[in-house]
Amino acid sequence: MIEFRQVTKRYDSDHTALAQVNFSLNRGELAFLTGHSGAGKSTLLKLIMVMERPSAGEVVVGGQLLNRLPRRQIPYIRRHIGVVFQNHQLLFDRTVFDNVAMPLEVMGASPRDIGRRVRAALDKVGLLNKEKMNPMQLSGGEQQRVGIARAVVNKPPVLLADEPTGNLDPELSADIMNLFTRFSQVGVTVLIATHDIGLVNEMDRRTLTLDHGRLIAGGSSPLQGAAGGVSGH
Ligand SMILES: Nc1ncnc2c1ncn2[C@@H]1O[C@H](COP(=O)(O)OP(=O)(O)OP(=O)(O)O)[C@@H](O)[C@H]1O
Repeated sequence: MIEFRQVTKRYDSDHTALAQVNFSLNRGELAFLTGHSGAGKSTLLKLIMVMERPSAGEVVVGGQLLNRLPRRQIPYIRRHIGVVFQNHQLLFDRTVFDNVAMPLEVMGASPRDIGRRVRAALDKVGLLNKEKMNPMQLSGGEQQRVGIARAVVNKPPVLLADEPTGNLDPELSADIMNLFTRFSQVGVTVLIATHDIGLVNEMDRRTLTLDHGRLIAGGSSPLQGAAGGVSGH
């Protein structure tokens, strides 16, 4: 579902944010992405979202090579990728329902469809009874769950999360992780960038570890069948 082949990203000539990264994640796989600050985690997620393009190598999502994807097709690809952020980026002048409905409105879905799908998403995260509330009235954990409902409302095959439990206590973090696990069980490919090593250890899942832009653990090379040690084509 997600494949990186020898991916290098340079923001400027003397600074390499990602170096020859190889890995692939299957449909329904849940994996963590860890590494020190500045290791390249956000850069890797941005390449999947086509917010950045690789300097070398290939990024493939859902069988589609993203490198030379025409600009006009980027919104179409993004619809297939749900994203959850640490600060959940909710709008506080709209209800919970309207926040979750946003991606469907952008796609031009009918009001009836929007109602059905927003309620299905809120039900999945256990917030069906809070649809009329303002996100400001909710706890931090509930706000994060609204962000997750919005990320999955159009049933994307890929779900990316950038520090989704950053502000939450361990119990709430475990709730959020259970949600991600359930999405992966129904076939969603989930990649979670986090600094929270305690959480990663507790979950005991595949973990991609970046160190100064190099993938030092958890990777696999579709070309070589082994991690690391690959020097160019
Ligand atoms: N737009 C940009 N222009 C120039 N350099 C950048 C840009 N974005 C990131 N970088 C650099 O690329 C490297 C990797 O950054 P990135 O944000 O991917 O790391 P990270 O692992 O997500 O860090 P953090 O955990 O602190 O968010 C860093 O050295 C960073 O300064």
